[in-house]
Amino acid sequence: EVGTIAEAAARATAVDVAICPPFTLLGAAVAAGKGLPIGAQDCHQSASGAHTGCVSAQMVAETGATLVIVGHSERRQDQGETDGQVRAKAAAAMAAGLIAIVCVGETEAERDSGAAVQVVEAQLHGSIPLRAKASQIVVAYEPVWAIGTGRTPSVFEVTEMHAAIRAKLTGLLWSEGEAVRILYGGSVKAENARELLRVENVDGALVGGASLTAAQFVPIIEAANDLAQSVW
Ligand SMILES: O=C[C@H](O)COP(=O)(O)O
Repeated sequence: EVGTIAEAAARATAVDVAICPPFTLLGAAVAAGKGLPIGAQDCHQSASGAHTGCVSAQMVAETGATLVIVGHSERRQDQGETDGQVRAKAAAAMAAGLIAIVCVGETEAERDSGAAVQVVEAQLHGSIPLRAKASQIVVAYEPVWAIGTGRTPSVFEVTEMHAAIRAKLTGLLWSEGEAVRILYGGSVKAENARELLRVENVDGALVGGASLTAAQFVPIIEAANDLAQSVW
């Protein structure tokens, strides 16, 4: 699958494509990708030390990977990761020369209570390393209730949230914040990719289930490429 996706990515010259497999597949994905950027799904927050079973950012980099996802909601929930830990992981990634994809997103209860924007702003405040450059971090907005559920926020909700994220990033990182890529994630499929990617301040997608097969993922790459070409 990685080889097929890499070929599609090479044809899609207007967009950047990466694959983030589990740790055990990083080396194989780097080899099969033939230049396709590969990322990990987590790293430890410490550069070194005795942390049996954990993988440092440097170890990720040594596989040939160039990115790492940090603060995915499943890690925040399952491992109890805090904003402070996520920020430390992002900083460790940056120090190892990796691009950190920092995930944020509200739960369904938080959205229902009207607190979604405040929750995400607080996550950004705690999770983004200060002095990060736009070339070092990417932010992924992933509403927890949209992950793997087939449900997505409305265009209005995505527009509102991504504008708030842009404003917060600009407040935290000044001009760098204007250039940080903001991805939308949560039940992105070929059928809804165009609508979501057209939203202002949506600079790309973090795709989960639909990235598992080339048959589902390649049409999303092509949709993003068509849109990017029509914009430029
Ligand atoms: O990391 C990926 C996200 O959690 C989105 O997953 P999904 O596209 O299966 O909803």
